[in-house]
Amino acid sequence: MASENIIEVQNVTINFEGKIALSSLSFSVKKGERIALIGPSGAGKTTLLNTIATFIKPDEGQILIDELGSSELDDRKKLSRKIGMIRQQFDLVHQLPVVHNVLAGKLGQWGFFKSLWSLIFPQEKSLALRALERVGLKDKLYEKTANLSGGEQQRVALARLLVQSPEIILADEPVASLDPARAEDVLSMLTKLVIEENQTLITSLHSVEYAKKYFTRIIALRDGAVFFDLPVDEIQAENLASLYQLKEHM
Ligand SMILES: Nc1ncnc2c1ncn2[C@@H]1O[C@H](COP(=O)(O)OP(=O)(O)OP(=O)(O)O)[C@@H](O)[C@H]1O
Repeated sequence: MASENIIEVQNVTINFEGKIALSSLSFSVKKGERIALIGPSGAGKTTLLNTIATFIKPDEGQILIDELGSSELDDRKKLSRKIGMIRQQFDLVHQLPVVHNVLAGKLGQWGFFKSLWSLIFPQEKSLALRALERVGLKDKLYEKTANLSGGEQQRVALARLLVQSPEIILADEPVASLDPARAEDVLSMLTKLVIEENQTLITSLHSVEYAKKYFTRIIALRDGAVFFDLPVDEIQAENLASLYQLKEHM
């Protein structure tokens, strides 16, 4: 019987030059869950997201995506359909018009020549336009990306994800560089799109308030291990106090 878990993290350990970043970490994720990863600085949130994205190979343990191991996800096209990533700095090419950045979502799935050609003559422009419409930026198709505000740039990154249309979205502190109003705007849009597309979302966040408001489950990491893993409506003030307090006393 096929597993109903879209992600399985099984006893994953990561060492950086002898220092343990993730320590025999295990949890599973069901399709459609929206998970906020919280925890003190250095707890391992970014390392975990990069490991799920297959950028880092575990020293021990394994991660299965839809029952596929890392060797089966070596195929760039397959991986691009499964996982999309969004970061704090958005990874946009600022000198290019918005349309190119949005269509970059397809690069993993297009062949080499189509990708190259698209840099000169954007291919499947209507795809980019539809995605920009959904994030409220349809007038910005040919605008130079550098001219957009931080919040608008993050919405371009969301449009790029819509074009990529992966099953899983990993977001590493996607609102850390935005003011509170823009952060809420981006998070509510991200979670709305994820729900509409029936995707699975894992986001690292520093704000517990946003974690509770926009996510279904919170996984708290401390020193590379799961400190608690609870549905948002079961989180108590003591859980949070001990998560951050313990770190301070170390
Ligand atoms: N490339 C690397 N080389 C060496 N050590 C690293 C590397 N990347 C991360 N680490 C270490 O691994 C641990 C986990 O780091 P990570 O960036 O995953 O934490 P984090 O929870 O994302 O922190 P923050 O909230 O500050 O972004 C830290 O002790 C960090 O110093």
